[in-house]
Amino acid sequence: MRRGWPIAMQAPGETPLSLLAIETADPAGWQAFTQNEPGKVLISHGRAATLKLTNQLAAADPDSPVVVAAAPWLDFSTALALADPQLDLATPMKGPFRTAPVDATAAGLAAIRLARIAGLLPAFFLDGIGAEVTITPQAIDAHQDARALRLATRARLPVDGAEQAEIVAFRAPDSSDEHVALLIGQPNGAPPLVRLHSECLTGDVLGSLKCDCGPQLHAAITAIAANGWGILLYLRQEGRGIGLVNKLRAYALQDQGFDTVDANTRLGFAVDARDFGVAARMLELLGRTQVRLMTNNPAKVEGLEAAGIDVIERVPHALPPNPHNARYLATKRDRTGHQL
Ligand SMILES: Nc1nc2c(ncn2[C@@H]2O[C@H](COP(=O)(O)OP(=O)(O)OP(=O)(O)O)[C@@H](O)[C@H]2O)c(=O)[nH]1
Ligand SMILES: [Zn+2]
Repeated sequence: MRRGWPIAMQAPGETPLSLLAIETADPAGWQAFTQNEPGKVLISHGRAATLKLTNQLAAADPDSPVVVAAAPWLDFSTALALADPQLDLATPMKGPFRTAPVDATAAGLAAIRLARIAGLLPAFFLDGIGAEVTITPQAIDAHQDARALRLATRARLPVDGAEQAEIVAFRAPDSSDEHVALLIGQPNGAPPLVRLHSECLTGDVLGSLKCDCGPQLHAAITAIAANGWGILLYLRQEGRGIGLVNKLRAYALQDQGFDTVDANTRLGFAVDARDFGVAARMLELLGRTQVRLMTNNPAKVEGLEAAGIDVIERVPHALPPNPHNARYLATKRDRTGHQL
């Protein structure tokens, strides 16, 4: 998909979908795929709702991906506009478009999921030729299965705020994500104070003021050290799981006035695409299944508990706002249930 090659997706009991990711297609690849016929497009339900294309979907599964029917005016650049919300405000969409829920629902959902894993916009040209690889939803499940994570190596790592620390790295055979845990202080018999930190290149490394990640990261290390011992998990789930490029696309939409929730939806993603099973598996491999969790996000508590970790206490972890992140923090409080 990243190379602009077509793929087939097949779920049990469904006809296969042949797909060409719109973001990485070029006009020549698109023409080869559609054989110069006007093509159909597959987009996520959230993206279709943003484009006001869901009113034709009667009693459809509310999450089912949506097929935009072939039409002479559905050319390459129009398909790109269906995929990419960046131009929604600037260029009114040509149409009209006919839409229907995709017949192969499981394959359609798997395709949207695969686009997210690949860090691409979740939108495809549909029903063309040339796919040489068939992928199944089961293969994606296996790729994402947190049980495949293994402890890879560990080393002493004194850090600013916690000189007595050890870093432990984890990875799974199929994935390039290398998650790490920072073990701070000495176990003292009590359950560890734990922080789940999701990667934020802009906040953690560049000091972005748009979010609270950088200060939360450093305050977590200091708080765990002050507690005597605990664990910081640094999870490679950038942008709440949509990847860096898509997060920056969400930032561009925020520059147009949309908040963090609506920006994700306009792009066609879930508001939070993270899998906290990864964190649970890391804690399990570290032998720590009872924790005190530093978070304001009830979904993190639920996600860990659903994956078998006993969260005996939620410890609030809020930092003072700045003029650039005040709206972001208010959105977390008002729209995603953060206890701030
Ligand atoms: N998609 C998207 N991701 C964002 C945005 N702002 C920050 N992030 C990502 O959100 C994640 C940070 O979330 P966390 O620090 O775990 O915060 P949280 O889920 O709000 O919960 P707590 O901080 O534990 O209360 C990082 O992966 C950031 O890259 C945004 O506007 N859009
Ligand atoms: Zn951040």
